[in-house]
This record gives sequence, structure tokens and C-alpha cells, in this order.
Amino acid sequence: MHQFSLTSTFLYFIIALTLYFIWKRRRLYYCSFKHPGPFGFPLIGSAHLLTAGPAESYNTLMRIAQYSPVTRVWFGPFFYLFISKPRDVEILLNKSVDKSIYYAKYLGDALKTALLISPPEIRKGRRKLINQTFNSNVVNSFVPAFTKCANRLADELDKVCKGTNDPPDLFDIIMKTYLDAGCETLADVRPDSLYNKEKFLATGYRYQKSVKYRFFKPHLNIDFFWKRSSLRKEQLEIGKVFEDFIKQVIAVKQSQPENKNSKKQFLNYLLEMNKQNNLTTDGLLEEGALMLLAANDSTTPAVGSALVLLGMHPEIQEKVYQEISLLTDDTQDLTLQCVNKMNYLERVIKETIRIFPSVPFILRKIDEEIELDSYFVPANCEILISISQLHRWPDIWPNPLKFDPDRFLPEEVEKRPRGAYLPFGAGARNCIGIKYAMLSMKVFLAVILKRFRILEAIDYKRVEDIEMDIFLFGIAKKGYRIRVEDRN
Ligand code: HEM
Repeated sequence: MHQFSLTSTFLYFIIALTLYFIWKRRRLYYCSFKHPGPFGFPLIGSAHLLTAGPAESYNTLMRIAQYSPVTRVWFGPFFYLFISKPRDVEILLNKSVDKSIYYAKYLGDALKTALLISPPEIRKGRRKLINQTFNSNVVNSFVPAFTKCANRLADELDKVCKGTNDPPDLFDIIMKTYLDAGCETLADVRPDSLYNKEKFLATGYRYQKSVKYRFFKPHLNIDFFWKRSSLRKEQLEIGKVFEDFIKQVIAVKQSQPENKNSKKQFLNYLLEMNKQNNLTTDGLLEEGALMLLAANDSTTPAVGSALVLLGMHPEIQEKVYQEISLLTDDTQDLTLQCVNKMNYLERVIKETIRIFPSVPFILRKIDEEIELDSYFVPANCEILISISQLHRWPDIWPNPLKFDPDRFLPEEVEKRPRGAYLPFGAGARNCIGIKYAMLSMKVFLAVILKRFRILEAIDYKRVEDIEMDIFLFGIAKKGYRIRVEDRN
């Protein structure tokens, strides 16, 4: 009798707890019933979709998001809304919503509290501080350094993409050049004074891969399993490699005479802030690692995609070449003034990152229920904004896979809703490196396209042939291979 009452009390307790759990999340369930999404089984939801494995990450996310403009999906008890309607995205990003907890969860073991994943109490001060190092005056002064690195990249292309039918993937080569550019500009150190650059880059790649693998193992969302997993051990090791590299950069920097003309350059300024106790040493190391990674991880696929797309579209390539030739002469290096006038090249870059945004998805967390243009989003909802889909809405971007830089003529831009094009995100957590990214990509492409004609994009005939893979960034599965010949 006594045993029976104990068992039934326990059962009542479990039932009450379950009902309370369901009651607390009732708005999530209501929202889930209201919106379409992939089929879900009891308890596991749509976790079966993850069996496609990491190699299919991009296609899996696209398959889930296909019910747009709003799609709901459960992975076990975890609920997500995917949204991709421009007006909804605009409203959401301009509200003071914060980043999803998944950024810190997935990236925090290696990058700790760096800006991309920092909690609000740390982020505000750091963002304000770092913003100053990306103002126009500072970034514009990088043109000579970008040009020097772009010329080195062009020399590499000369060696590997000319006179061969089997050129290598340019991804690693562009990435390496971008790291050199980051060292010259953000860190103000000579790249050849550093060792272990290759290890830093390879570790950055390993990092992205391990984050992606974790996503496909939903049980690793539970801290108990995560803390005991080999992937976590790997991420802690990765964090150590990042930290050691930045320590090396700082040591080299401190062995050099102080450069009084570049006080606002990223690392110089952060070191000064550290000296004045406005930034902790941990903060300095985290931000240094993040910035050297961010500066090349997102720009590399964008430059690679632009080269491939121009290889596929000779008439557009010719127009870019004409513009560059008109604005530059052979005797002088590129100047800021002439780069600023390369409007057609800028449109080519914008169109490239429309079709292939380097950051295909971003995540947000909603603390309070909000009304979007066409539906409500319940509190405590994780939202995935699909930039890839946003950029391919046929009613806003007719024939979305057509590579047409003139979509970015000012009169065309004016016709579109503001939230239709967000390669750099929007709102308080948008990309801090927009100016740096745009200027460096223009210089890199101007130098390459002035020197070479891209004859062909190997592996692809049409834009539709370019299949994407997602790590943290969107990267073409088959890479970026082109054949070139000298212009002169
Ligand atoms: C084609 C180039 C680039 C693209 C498409 C891009 C895109 C983005 C996007 C979409 C975000 C927002 C992420 C989110 O909302 O969750 C972001 C954040 C960020 N980006 Fe970029 N980015 C690029 C280049 C750069 C460069 C060159 C740097 C630095 C030199 C940089 C540094 C950052 C940082 C630090 C953040 C985090 C900002 C914060 O959370 O406050 N990015 N980027």
C-alpha cells in the first residue's frame, strides 16, 4: 500500500511537471501548429533530417527552409523558426534582439567571449571600442597594403592558373593572402615575420568543420554529453592554437618600434586600451583571433566566387576590365580615389555576395513575443534567418540565379525593400568589417582582373552548377578553379 502511494505520487509529480513544461511553452506549440515545416516524429521532431550528414549541411538547411517565408522545425525539444521574408527580417534585425545562444554554445569553447559571440554586458563596450578601428580614415589607409598583397596573389595565379588545364582550387591561396593582408593592416606587422601562419589557417578550417559536425550530433547540444565529447576537447585545443598565434603576433609587434601614425589600427589600439585597463588581456587575445579569422574567412569565398562567376560571364568581365583600364595606368599603383570610382566592379561584388552570401544564415533569440509583418514570434524562440533565400526571392530578384550586376544600379536598389539584401546582416550585430571587406575585395579583384583574362571556370558552366557547402561560411563544394591568360 505504502509502495503504491509512493509510486503514484511520483507519477503525479511527473505528469504535473510535464503539464507545466507544456503550459510554459504553449505559445511555441501554437506557433508550431500555425506554420508549415518538415514532417516531425514524436519526441525527435525532424532530427531524422540530420542523418543526411555534414556533407549535406547546405542542402539540409535549404530543404527545411523551403516552406518559406516562415518554416518551423523541431529537433527533439529544440524549436526553431526559419524566416526569409524581407520585411520580417528587417523588423526583426532592427529590434534589439540578441544573438542566439547557439553562437556562444557552438563557438565559445575556442573564441570565448569575442565580439561575434559576446554576451550583451561585454559586447557593448567592446563593439564601441573596436568600431573606432574600422572607421573610413583607418580602413582607407590600407589601400597600399591591400595592393601589395593583391600583387602577390596575382603572382601566385600566374604560377598555377596559367597555361594549364588542371589548376588547383584557389581557396587556400586566397585565404593565405588575406591572412597576410590582415597581418599588415589589422595587426600592423610584416607577415613574413610570423611563423605558423599555415597552422593558424588550417586550425581555422578545422574549427569550422568541428562546429558543423557538432550540429549534426544533436545530443551534443546537451552540456553533459558535450563536456565529455572528443569534439569539445578538439575545440579547446583549437582555442589554444588561436591564442598562441595572437600571442606571437603581439610579441612581434612589441619588438618593433612604435608606429605613431597608426595608433587607431586594430591591434595597436587594442594594445593601448589593454595598457589603460580598458580591455582585459583575455579580451585582447579573443578579439585579435576573431578579427584575423573573420577578415579572411568571409572574404575568401566571396573573392573565389567572383572570379568563378566572371570566368563564366566573359561579357561582364570585359566591362569590369574596361572600367579598371580607364581608371588606372600601368605606371602607378592603385589609389583610393580610383578604387572609389570603380562602380561597376562594386556592383559585381554586390551581385556575387547576393547569389553566394559568405554568411548564408544568421541566428537570433527572441526574449519577448514580437509581431512581424505577417505573423507573431513567441518568446524564447530561436530564429534562423536565411540570407541565402532572402537573396533569391523571385518577386524581388527576377530570375534569381542570373548574374546581373546592374541589379545594383542606384535606381534599381531604390525599388527594393531595405531588408531584401543583407550580406553583412543588419542592426546592432551587423558586420563590423563591411568597409574593410568591400575595399579589400575591390583592390584584390582590380589587380587580378587588370593583369589576367579569366578564360574559364573549371567545374562549372552555369551558376546552377555551383553547389554550396556550409561550414560557418558558405563555400563552393567543388572549390574555385579558374584558367587565366595574360592581358598584355
Ligand atoms: C564578404 C565579406 C564579409 C561578409 C559577407 C560578412 C558578413 C557578416 C555577417 C552577416 C555578420 C553578422 C553575423 C550575425 O548577425 O550573426 C558579420 C559579423 C561580423 N563580421 Fe563580417 N563579413 C565579412 C567580412 C568581414 C571582415 C573583413 C571582418 C573583419 C576584418 C569582419 C568581422 C566581423 C565581426 C567581428 C562580426 C561580429 C560583429 C558583432 O557581432 O558585433 N567581417 N559579418
